[in-house]
Amino acid sequence: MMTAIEKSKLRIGTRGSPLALAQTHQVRDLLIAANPDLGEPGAVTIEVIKTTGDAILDRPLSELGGKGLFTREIDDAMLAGTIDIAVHSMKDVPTYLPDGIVLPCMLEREDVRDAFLGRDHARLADLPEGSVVGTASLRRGAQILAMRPDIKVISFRGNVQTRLDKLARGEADATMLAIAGLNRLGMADKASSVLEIDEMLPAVAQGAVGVTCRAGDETAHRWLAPLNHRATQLCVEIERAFLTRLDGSCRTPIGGLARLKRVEDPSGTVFFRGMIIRTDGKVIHQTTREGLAADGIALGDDAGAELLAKAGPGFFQVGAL
Ligand SMILES: NCc1[nH]cc(CCC(=O)O)c1CC(=O)O
Repeated sequence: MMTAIEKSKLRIGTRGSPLALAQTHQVRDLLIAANPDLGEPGAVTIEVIKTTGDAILDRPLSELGGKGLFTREIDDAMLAGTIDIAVHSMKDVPTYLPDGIVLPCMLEREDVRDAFLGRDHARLADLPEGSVVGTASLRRGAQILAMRPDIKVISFRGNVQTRLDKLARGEADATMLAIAGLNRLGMADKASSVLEIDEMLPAVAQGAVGVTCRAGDETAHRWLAPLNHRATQLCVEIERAFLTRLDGSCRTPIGGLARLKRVEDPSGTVFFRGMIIRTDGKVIHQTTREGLAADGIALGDDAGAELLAKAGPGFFQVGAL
């Protein structure tokens, strides 16, 4: 009796931002819908954990250094046994997970593209010369400068609402955010326009939500299995293989996107596009691949190796943001 009760309890760890909570509520609801043994009231609880990335808001992300700024404290809680699973934006998950933690589940990917949010102008191209764009992302900043070298890119940190407030106060003329985040917050109407993939390549894993658990936790694996979206997992793994080869993070100016030729066929053909860009936007190296999904990891890795060779040493120096 005791063990039966114990086994039907699941503690989910998450950051406390409105976006993190929205994603966690979605995972909780899907878990309960897929697993009748989690249906008892109180069976699933949510534990909010503050990470280093949440705590330090006055410095640009690229200066904080190190990886796992948004995950380390959550991983520690999982290894200590105070939570059982954790919900993450895949974009913020380092390529190497700590020993004992695995990532068996990704939800179906949201829109991968970036949104442009302008105070007085609907599109990047409409901004008057010398306008100021705020972003925390070196990748977005660099791609903006590549298109519009006249624009001044400044550092914009904080959660989605904080950035919208900064924009409203006039700290910048425009900002950019992942559409996925806006959609999950029910704030899609805040976007003035959408940048297409060939104008602005998204970050690796943008728009994907992943769930981690302890490697040996068979109950958690069983509960999570029905939630995994194989096509998303496949594409994100290809992108992460590319990122691993480049030794990059969400804070380096790297873009990468894998897409299946037919989403309903996760064993079919996959297309990949990768890019590294100097922070000032003046040097860009790009590559594309097409291959079988079964060879996806090698494909992503190979694309990374090509760009690494093209860039040469010293390419990824932390820039101005
Ligand atoms: N680095 C912060 C972060 N991590 C995930 C998202 C958005 C949601 C997503 O990409 O899945 C954001 C904010 C943003 O880029 O606008």
